[in-house]
Amino acid sequence: MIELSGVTKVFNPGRPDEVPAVAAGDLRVGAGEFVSLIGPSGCGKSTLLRLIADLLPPTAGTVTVAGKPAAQARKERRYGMVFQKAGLFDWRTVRRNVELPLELRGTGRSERRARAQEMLELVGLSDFAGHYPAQLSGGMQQRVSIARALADAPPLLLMDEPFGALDEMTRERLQGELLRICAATGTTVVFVTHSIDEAVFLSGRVVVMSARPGRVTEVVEIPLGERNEAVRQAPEFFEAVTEVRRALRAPKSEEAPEAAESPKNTSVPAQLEAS
Ligand SMILES: Nc1ncnc2c1ncn2[C@@H]1O[C@H](COP(=O)(O)OP(=O)(O)OP(=O)(O)O)[C@@H](O)[C@H]1O
Repeated sequence: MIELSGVTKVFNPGRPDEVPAVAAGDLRVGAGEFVSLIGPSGCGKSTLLRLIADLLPPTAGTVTVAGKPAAQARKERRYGMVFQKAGLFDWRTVRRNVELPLELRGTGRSERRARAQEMLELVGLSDFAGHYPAQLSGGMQQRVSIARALADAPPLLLMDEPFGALDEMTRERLQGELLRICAATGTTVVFVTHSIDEAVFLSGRVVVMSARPGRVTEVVEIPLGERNEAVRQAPEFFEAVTEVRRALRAPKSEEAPEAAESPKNTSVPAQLEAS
């Protein structure tokens, strides 16, 4: 679904304020995967997501999405994006916010209505279709934002700390809802987060990045199977959290050889392969 090849990003190259933000190298995410990006603040997680979304051009390397150059994938709306702030249009009702990507695509009114209704049911907000964003809580607004991102059925969802501003209970509920929605729609997800627990609960693989310029230092496989609330209390969940924490603190390449032989992880300094 996503293929990054030799990708780097340098902001303001050749200037005194030059920032080498990302040296991600090669990265592959398969269709239907849920992959999280985690790493220290400023390591380039958002930049990497924006490179995939073609919101930024890479300094070197290539990005393909669904087998097409990222720019073409963007034109064809092959992905939806969700940010930390819901970013809804205050003057549009919930329904019309969700309809927006379909309007941009030129979809007819009745089809738009039906699709928006379907998406709002998926996120549990069908009773709020006629409300305005200001009449909703932060968690509800974020669910509208997810419904909007999914409205024209993109095969890929790019999410940048979408639950970062929410309280813990709402966050956990939305995590469960997101997994349910993705399972129902077969959507591939790349998810940026600061939370190890969140990354572990949601993901099949957690991509751990080093401090700037952000490199993929390790990819931790999360062998938790089907997720439900009980998983959060399972010993395997805590083991995986510990594994990701260790990877963040001490990338494998810097460890003693015997410690680097754990079968749980794939140490991939510059390459992330699809499972
Ligand atoms: N438009 C820009 N111009 C110049 N530098 C930038 C720009 N955008 C990001 N950067 C720099 O690139 C680096 C990576 O930023 P990015 O936002 O991708 O990190 P992040 O890992 O998402 O951070 P955080 O976890 O704090 O959100 C930072 O040093 C940032 O200052």
